Amino acid sequence: VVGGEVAQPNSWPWQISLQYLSGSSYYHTCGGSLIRRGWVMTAAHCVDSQRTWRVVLGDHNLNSNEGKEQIMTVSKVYIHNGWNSNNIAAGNDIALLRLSNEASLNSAVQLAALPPSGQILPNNNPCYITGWGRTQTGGSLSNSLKQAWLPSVDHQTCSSSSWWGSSVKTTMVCAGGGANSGCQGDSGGPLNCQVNGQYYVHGVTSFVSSSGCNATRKPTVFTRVSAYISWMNGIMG
Ligand SMILES: CC(C)C[C@H](NC(=O)C(F)(F)F)C(=O)N[C@@H](C)C(=O)Nc1ccc(C(F)(F)F)cc1
Repeated sequence: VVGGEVAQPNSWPWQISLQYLSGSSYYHTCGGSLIRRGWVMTAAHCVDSQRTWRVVLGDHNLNSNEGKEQIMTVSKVYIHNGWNSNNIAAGNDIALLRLSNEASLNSAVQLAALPPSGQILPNNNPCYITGWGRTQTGGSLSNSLKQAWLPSVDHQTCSSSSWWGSSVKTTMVCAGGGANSGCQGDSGGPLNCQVNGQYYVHGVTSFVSSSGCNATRKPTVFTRVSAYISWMNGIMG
């Protein structure tokens, strides 16, 4: 996350850290959202390689044990059939992870609220992006979870020629476009949007400009969660 601030610990209790095993250590690679006690929603581009994954729930500082973490292994990865790793602009950048055990819900670990199927946010809806991703273009990951104010940008604006043009589809949500943005390592994490006083996860962090995370008129682009509710229900049952 570029800009914004360190979040209050566990104030986004559905946020997870997706980590992969390399040698004898695990490394943060993406974010995700806990959507059922045994299921995590993330980005397809995070898990389209063969690795040993684990999910950390209830985390704040990645490098210290604060006692609220729950570490889960992943028993199965479900990547959307429409995902094409050679064409991120086609969208469908969404995947579900089946956890080996069910999470215990408490003040630090809660389920995300998902929007109703098909719901489209108005322009400039209040939203926050959260994640442990780079804090500057080309910078390092954040040790602590960050949040940044990132209001939604409607499709008409986001797909206009001086913005993202045709790279943005209606199955995506745009947010930001100014000094604040997502950045590498935030992928798969939530765009948390306030609707009628409650936060819902409306986006799965998908891509930013290759010329810089917070490039002007290149808002962070998210998979639109409300376009994939029936796909997810079909898999989770
Ligand atoms: C690994 C990538 C598929 C996704 C990666 N995502 C992120 O960094 C994050 F965290 F914002 F989600 C990204 O945007 N990386 C930058 C460096 C990138 O490649 N951006 C990008 C590439 C192609 C297009 C498109 F669609 F226009 F072809 C748009 C953005």
